[in-house]
Amino acid sequence: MLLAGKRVVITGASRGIGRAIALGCARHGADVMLGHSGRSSADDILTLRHQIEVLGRKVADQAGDIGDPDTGAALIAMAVEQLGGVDVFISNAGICPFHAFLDMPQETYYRTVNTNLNGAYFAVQAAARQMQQQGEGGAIIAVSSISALVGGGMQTHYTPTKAGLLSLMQSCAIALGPLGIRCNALLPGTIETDINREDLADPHKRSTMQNRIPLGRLGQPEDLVGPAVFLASDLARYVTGASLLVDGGMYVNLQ
Ligand SMILES: NC(=O)C1=CN([C@@H]2O[C@H](COP(=O)(O)OP(=O)(O)OC[C@H]3O[C@@H](n4cnc5c(N)ncnc54)[C@H](O)[C@@H]3O)[C@@H](O)[C@H]2O)C=CC1
Ligand SMILES: C[C@H](O)[C@@H]1OC(=O)[C@H](O)[C@@H]1O
Repeated sequence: MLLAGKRVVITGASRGIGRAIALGCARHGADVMLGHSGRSSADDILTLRHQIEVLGRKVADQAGDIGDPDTGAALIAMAVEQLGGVDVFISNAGICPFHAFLDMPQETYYRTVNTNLNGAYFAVQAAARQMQQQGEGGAIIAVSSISALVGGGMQTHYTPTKAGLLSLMQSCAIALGPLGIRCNALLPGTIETDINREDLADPHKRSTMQNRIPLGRLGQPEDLVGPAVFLASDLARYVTGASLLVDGGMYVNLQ
């Protein structure tokens, strides 16, 4: 029970990596506030709430577009109301609408940056303000990506947001260290979720990605649970400003 007594708030909790981490945190003893877009099926959140409740943990949820700069503050306020405070904030919500660079629609670019980076910035700020008020430190984790370190021809709008999140955690580690608030980035590799279901349906693309991974398989959302719980927990009490690749070795595999 690495997170016993901790109150965790996570965005993008309805599906994929966020859902796995939310459940993993509850299994490690945390109460959990689930942020979600409100666009996925109501069943997703209801089922997850039930899974957390049967573990004996408190759970609450709130819908809101994270691209709206006020959504993060509303989520934190709801966590204070429902859970009594915030010890861990995990910025996870994100989109990656694959598109070529030369004809990138402005709408796709701005939606991606607003969702992945701008909304995350203000949510992190809201979480940090609450942790400051509580006066007991805290942990903030941003779900960045291997794409913070390497490019993607169909991801020119996406990779800068992931590099931005990594940089945000580094700067926040400095800004918030004196308050005892640790800030770290998780860098998943290629994890099978809704975000890349269509992309990985192409057998050539799928085998290209898989062949780059020394551990020999694409990642699953559950592969992120251990690293996230570690960074959220007191086991990582002297870890801040760090980034943790969770990619089966993909990044280091040049030849
Ligand atoms: N799947 C992968 O290979 C990788 C994913 N990531 C990152 O992991 C995070 C989670 O993605 P996945 O679980 O893979 O995808 P997913 O599509 O399964 O989940 C994304 C979650 O974000 C939520 N979301 C999307 N737009 C939102 C908005 N405007 N407001 C509120 N919530 C919103 C969705 O409802 C969903 O719960 C993203 O930030 C993504 O960039 C990073 C590296 C690799
Ligand atoms: C959506 C991509 O398949 C996925 O997301 C990332 O951040 C990496 O580029 C992965 O391959």
